[in-house]
Amino acid sequence: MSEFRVQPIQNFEVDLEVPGDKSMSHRAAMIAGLAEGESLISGFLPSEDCLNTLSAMKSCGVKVAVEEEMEGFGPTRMRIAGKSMKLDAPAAPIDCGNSGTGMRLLAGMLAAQSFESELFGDESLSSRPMGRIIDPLGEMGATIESKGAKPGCAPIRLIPSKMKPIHYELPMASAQVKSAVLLAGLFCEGRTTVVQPATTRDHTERMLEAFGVDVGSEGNTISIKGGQVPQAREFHVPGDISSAAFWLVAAAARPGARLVVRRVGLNPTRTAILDVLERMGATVIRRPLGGMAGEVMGDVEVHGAQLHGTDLERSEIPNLIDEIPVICVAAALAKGVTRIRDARELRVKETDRVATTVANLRAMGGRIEEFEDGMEVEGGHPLKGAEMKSYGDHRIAMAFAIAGLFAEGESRILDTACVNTSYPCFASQLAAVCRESTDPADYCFPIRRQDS
Ligand SMILES: O=C(O)C1=C[C@@H](OP(=O)(O)O)[C@@H](O)[C@H](O)C1
Ligand SMILES: C=C(OP(=O)(O)O)C(=O)O
Repeated sequence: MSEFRVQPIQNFEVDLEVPGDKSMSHRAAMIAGLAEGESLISGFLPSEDCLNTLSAMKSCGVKVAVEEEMEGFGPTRMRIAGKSMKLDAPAAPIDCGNSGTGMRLLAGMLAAQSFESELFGDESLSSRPMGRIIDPLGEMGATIESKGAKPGCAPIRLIPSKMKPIHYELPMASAQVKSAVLLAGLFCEGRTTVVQPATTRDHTERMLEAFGVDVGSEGNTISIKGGQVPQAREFHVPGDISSAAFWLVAAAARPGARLVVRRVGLNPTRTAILDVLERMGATVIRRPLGGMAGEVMGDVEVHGAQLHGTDLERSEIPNLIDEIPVICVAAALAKGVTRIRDARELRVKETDRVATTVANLRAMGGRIEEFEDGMEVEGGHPLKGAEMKSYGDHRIAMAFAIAGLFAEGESRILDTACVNTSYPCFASQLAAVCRESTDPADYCFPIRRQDS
């Protein structure tokens, strides 16, 4: 079983790029697969989650010609021949692996088809709530059966039904639920409207627009008229800011450290981590490189400092939800208290991330109090190296590898294969950080052209 062994480091002077954005890669595979014509997708994230979504689209008849791949992982650049909204029936149940995004967005797309399909996932995904998409899709007329051992959980069977548009007020701030309803709405006659209680990542809206679909967006109300066919195009996926977050914290919390992350996504619904680290005392310089296909990409430079605690704003939570485990690491290294509340969504991720973050931070000697909807970290207590479980959760594995860089003595994080769900090549970049390498070449991930 793979594990990370991390020793404390003294210097951090790193210039790197992270692999493509996970949220955008799922959507690029789906929207290009639905489009009319051939799309060229580059910067695609070849992580297990996104590769499962790509396979799901292939099993619905979408043809993919790979042009480049990340060695040892999978495609980064490919041509996707869209099906003009006419998907084929998959021959077998679709494996969504560990991915909530994959399952929920595919469910939205597949609920509206004239064929039956089934979605399943691993143990973690089979215990995550699917009622949140079964309910609105059911209101639209879909027939979805949960076949899970746990009520309302995967596997889910989608039975062909005539669907109609709805006006839906999301009960929770979830981009996955919003996207599932919007994608289903694309197949309905009439206008589907979703109202979100807070702004969540808006990649679905931006990407549909980039593919020529008219999406109505006014504040937190988003609507889509069914029957529109996305038009193929080129789309470059920028680096994933949620992956960059691990290095952002590694730099921000170390006085004298310097980090440059190149070509990372800077969509404003994803950059709350930068605001938080800045508020905690780090210097964060954003250098936007301009927009492409509705998204924003840029370089980010961070200079580390002695951090101090902060309160996360309620409205910030959806825009940094996946970064909270590593923000807790920053909080433990900061002076004073960091309060993170209104974050009960953490409890229904790959693990209950309130519980797993609290368990690991305490194992390292950190002070953290658990609440039903979040946590409070009292920083400034030295972290000690410890043996910790990943609990099979990629974000927990990576967050505590970063904590290990600041601890006294060696830290071991067990069962780390899960990092491949979102961050192939994390292990090799971590190894370069542990060697205190300042050579950008040591942080590159090898990309190979398919024909060479
Ligand atoms: O739409 C997306 O791509 C995602 C939305 C978030 O989940 P929720 O929609 O459950 O908040 C996030 O945690 C997940 O990693 C990716
Ligand atoms: C919660 C996550 O992903 P998903 O919901 O797609 O499994 C994540 O990547 O942290």
